[in-house]
Parts: sequence; structure tokens; C-alpha cells
Amino acid sequence: MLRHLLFVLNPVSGDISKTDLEDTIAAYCQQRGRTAHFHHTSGQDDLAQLQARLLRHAYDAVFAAGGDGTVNLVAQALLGTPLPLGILPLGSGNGLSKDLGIPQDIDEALPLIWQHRLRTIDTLRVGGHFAAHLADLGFNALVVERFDKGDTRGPGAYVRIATQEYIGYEPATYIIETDRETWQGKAFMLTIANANTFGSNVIINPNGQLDDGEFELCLIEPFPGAAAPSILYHLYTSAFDASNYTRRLRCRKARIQVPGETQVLVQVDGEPHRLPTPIAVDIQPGSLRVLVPVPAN
Ligand SMILES: Nc1ncnc2c1ncn2[C@@H]1O[C@H](COP(=O)(O)OP(=O)(O)OP(=O)(O)O)[C@@H](O)[C@H]1O
Repeated sequence: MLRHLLFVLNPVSGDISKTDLEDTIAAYCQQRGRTAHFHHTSGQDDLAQLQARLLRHAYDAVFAAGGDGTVNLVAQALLGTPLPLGILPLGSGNGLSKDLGIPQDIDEALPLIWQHRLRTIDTLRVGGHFAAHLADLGFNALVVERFDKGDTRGPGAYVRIATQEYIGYEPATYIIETDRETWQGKAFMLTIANANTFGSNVIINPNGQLDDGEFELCLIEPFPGAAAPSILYHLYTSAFDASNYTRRLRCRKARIQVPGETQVLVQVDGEPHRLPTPIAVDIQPGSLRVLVPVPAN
């Protein structure tokens, strides 16, 4: 039984107050013979702080209570340890928890603390950064960066920024060499996907498996404005491959060049980074243990 549980709380994620939540979690654990410990992120030096805490204290599992950024932080701190990651989805983007079938309602997610199944999944390294879920280059990375810098949150702000950026957006050229093939061309966006679904519910990589030792490069090629509604429709209906403007490359490793650019904007698990080119991507098979709901009979 997982007895000593550490909850890593991001106090600002998703604009959700977490003051009462701590009491709820502590009582919930106590009633079931578990002990809850809490760690608050500060936004500064969080990885080193969490790693230091994990060296000082013995826990049986660590829960990320926040969005994909908090999940990325906790997952990274757990690499190389036998400890499993639990997720309480409390961010504006909760993509990995959706892909793992974790309920999005916090009251429904709490039972994961004591009823769960252990699953081992792959993670990615993207340009030297750890990614547990999705990374991308191109249009979405640009929107994520602007969203990150802005002071408004929520899906409304994302759509507003996306609409502004879409007008006049110039797709870049990419040269992608994988362990299987080479592809060269312009792309509106290029998603590096171990998982399936963005926090926004866009299904960028239908049927991609989190534990198959492979990942997918999901390309949306330049398209005329008139095709945008049908592409969006395909993205929300698990029909990525049905569009004339999409393609997926499945692989274990890839090298992405962007001719003429010495650095490029890359979004990794919701956080924007400017990374030197070429970008190397590798799958790290079976590198993370996660707690997932027990399937209903
Ligand atoms: N105490 C804090 N104050 C300010 N920022 C913080 C704090 N703790 C963590 N952060 C920042 O929160 C971000 C991660 O947020 P997370 O993805 O968990 O939630 P989110 O609501 O989905 O995030 P966002 O809305 O920013 O995408 C990281 O950039 C991290 O540096």
C-alpha cells in the first residue's frame, strides 16, 4: 500500500484556489490510513527544490496537483526513482491526465489516492528538455508563448491570440530525419507526441500509445483558409489522418532542422522555450510509473 503521499501543489495553476483542497486531501488520506505531505511550488528553482526534498524524505508516491507544467516538474523529479506519479488535474491544461483516463472533476479524481493501477509509460527528451506529454514547433508554440506572457487565461484568451496570430502567419520549412525516413517541407505546426490529446481536447495523435517505445511527429501542412473548419473538425473528432493537409511520422528518434534558423520556439508540456537547432528528439521507453484509475467492470 502507498502510505506516505507527497502532494506537489501549484498554488496558481488554473486560477483555482487550493486552500480548502489541502484540508480535503489530508482528511481523505487520514480516513484511509495514508499520510498526506504537501509541497508548494514557487515558480523558481522548483525542480531542484523538489529533488532535494525527495532525497531527504521517503515517500511512496508523489501527486502533481496542478496543470501539465506541474506534471512535467514532478515526473522529471521522479525519473530514475521507483516512485509512481499521481495526478490531480488542477490546471488550465491537463492533457496527460486526460490521456490517462483520470477524471477531470477533482472530487472524482480524489479516489485515485487509494484506488489505482500502476502503469509504466514512455517519456520524451526534446532538445534536452524532458516532456511527459506533448511538445511542438510552429503555430501552436507561438500561441502558447503569447498566452504565457499575457495576463489573461482560459480558452477564450487562447482563441483570441490564435486568431490574431493566424493572420499573416508564415509556416517554416523543416527537415526531419527519423530512424525510419526523411521528410522535408513547410509545416503550419509540428507536434511531437508521446500522447494523444491537448488540454484543449484537440486530438493531435489519435491511437498514439504512451507505452509502445515510439512517438509520433504530427504535421499540419500549410492549408488555405477555407480548409480551416474541416481541419479543426478532424482534430476534434479523432480523425487527424483524414485531412489532406496532415501526416504523421512514427519513430524512436528524430532530428529536426529548421533551415536558416539557429534557434526555434518549442512548446514543451505547455511551457515555451527557445532552443538551438537542430532539435534532437528521443523516446525514453518505460521511464515513468503513473497511477491510473482502476477500469470499471
Ligand atoms: N507559486 C507560483 N507562482 C507563480 N508561478 C508558479 C508558481 N508555481 C508554479 N508556477 C508556474 O506555473 C507554471 C505551471 O503551471 P501548470 O501547467 O501547472 O498550470 P496551468 O494552469 O495549466 O498553467 P498555465 O495556465 O500557466 O498554462 C510554470 O510555469 C511554473 O513556473
